[in-house]
Order: sequence, then structure tokens, then C-alpha cells
Amino acid sequence: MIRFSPVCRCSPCTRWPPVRGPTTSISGQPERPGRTPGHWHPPSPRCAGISVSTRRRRRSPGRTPPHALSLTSPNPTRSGELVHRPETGPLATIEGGLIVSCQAPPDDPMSGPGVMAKMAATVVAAGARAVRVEGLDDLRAVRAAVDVPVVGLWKVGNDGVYITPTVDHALAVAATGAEIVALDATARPRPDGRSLAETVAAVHEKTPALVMADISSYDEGVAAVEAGADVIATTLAGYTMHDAVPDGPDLALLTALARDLPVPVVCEGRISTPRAAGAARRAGAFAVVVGTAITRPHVIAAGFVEAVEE
Ligand SMILES: CC(=O)N[C@H](C=O)[C@@H](O)[C@H](O)[C@H](O)COP(=O)(O)O
Repeated sequence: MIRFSPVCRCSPCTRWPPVRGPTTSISGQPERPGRTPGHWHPPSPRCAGISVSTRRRRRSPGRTPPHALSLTSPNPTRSGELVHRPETGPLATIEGGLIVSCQAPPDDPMSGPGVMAKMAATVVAAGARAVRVEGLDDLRAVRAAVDVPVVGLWKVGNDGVYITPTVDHALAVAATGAEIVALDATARPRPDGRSLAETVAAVHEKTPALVMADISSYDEGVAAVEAGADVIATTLAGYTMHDAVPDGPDLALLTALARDLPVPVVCEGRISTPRAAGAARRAGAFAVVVGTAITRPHVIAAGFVEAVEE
């Protein structure tokens, strides 16, 4: 049985940091009879933008509270039906929208803060609700160029845990003004020896940023919620095994996580067409991240070259 001890950040909250309360069984009843699942925790400054919706879905009146769900229960977080839904703040801004990943590795001619700032401004002008940006220089330049939420990360190498691998990296990313810090939330050991929960707690305690957990599997999504992550992304699905990287996004993983988790689940990775982005949203994504297909002309052009010359 999988159990959650979720940290709810709703408006009644007045204290920080959160204190873990009694575990609530995801499969059924709160472990302490008579408690309202999801209200044992203390609130945080972050809770300011998040309130508990008292609305009930018309199609399923009387459904089970989100923190006492069976893994096979209908998902309260799906299709804009979050019970603990963000009403203001960066998560409210991104709900139902496109996040564009504006990244170029050092060997890409597009690499550099000036280009990435222009790229970010371009996609925001097109309607992107947020941008995902790598590296402190690019983050500072993009922060100055756009006023939408920034999902920040810092890649260190490209093996093992390389997306914002340590607490120090996460705090440095948050210091650039990124509203959301994306970090590796896979089950692999972290280079600074901290647990995921310790890393998330450090960001929450020392910065106003939320944490986006980049995961590769269902169990990692569950663990990331338990560790206190604010939003889950399928970013690393297909990249942690030795198998060949699949062609498209992992919609099966997305659907399962969006159905079962009490926090927003973002679809990210290998979404190469507008149709695929729409399909991800319909499969339950809270928001959709697209990178290469929009912001890496080097890769896009190479595909055209290959098609023409073959
Ligand atoms: C696996 C990994 O390191 N992903 C990185 C995460 O930030 C980026 O390199 C991706 O471009 C990003 O996730 C968007 O994905 P795609 O470019 O496939 O739309």
C-alpha cells in the first residue's frame, strides 16, 4: 500500500516550516478517525496563493478527499479539478498552458544569455505561460526579459543526477528570481548526500520558490510528493535506463501520475508537435513543457536536412 503524508499549503495555514502530521492512507481512511485529510499540517508563506477549494465536481459528488485516495480512484487533480488548486501564484499561471524550455547546450550556436532572453521574450509573446531556463547567466538574463514565471534549473554534467543536483545549486537557481526550481527527483543518490526531502525542505525554508520534481517513474512521482515537491514533471522519463530513448512523451506515466497524485503533474520531454502537446494536456497534464521542437533550431534544421538529403 502506498501512503502519502502530503504537505498541504492552503490558506488556513499560518506556520512554517510544515510539520509532518499523521500519515494518511492513500487507499482509504485517514489513520486518525475523524480527521479531515489534508488539514493536519501547518501552513507556509507559500500557502498565501493556494486555498482549499470547497467546490465539488458536479460529475462525482461526494468523492473521496484527495489525500485519502485509492490508487485506482478518480483523480481530483485532473483536468483542472484540483481540490487544493492554486488560485494565484506561478502554478495558477501555468495551469492549462504551455511552458517553453529555452535551453541551448554550450556547443549550440544559439547558446548564450542574450539569445535565450530573446527566445524567452519571443515565446512569451506567442502565449507561453512560463519558461524553463538552465544556468545562472541565462536565468538572470531571462528574468530581466520576461515577467512570466521562470522554472529554473542548473545542469551539471549530463550523467546521473545532473539537473540541479545539490542543495547549493537549487538555492543558487532560486536566487536568480526563478519562481520554481526544477531538480532531479529520481531515486538515484544525490552528489551532496542529501535526500530529496532535505533538498526540497532547504528550498522551501530558505527561498520563496516552489519545487518542480523531475522524475522518471511512477514510484519516483509518489516519492517526490512525499518529499514535499510542489509540482511533478515527467522530464526524465525515458532517460534513466539504458534502453533507447522513446520517440514521444510517456503518456502512460503522465496519465497514471495525474490520476493518482494530489499535486499538479506536468508533461515534459519529447513533445515534438502541437498535436502531441494537445494530447498531453488531454491525457491529464496540468501544463505542458516543450523545448527542442520550439527552441533548438539546430536540431530542427538537422531533421529537415536529413529528410531532404536521404
Ligand atoms: C532530459 C533532460 O535533460 N531534459 C532537459 C530538462 O530541462 C532539457 O534538455 C529538455 O530540453 C527539456 O526537458 C524539454 O524537453 P524536450 O526538449 O524534449 O521538449
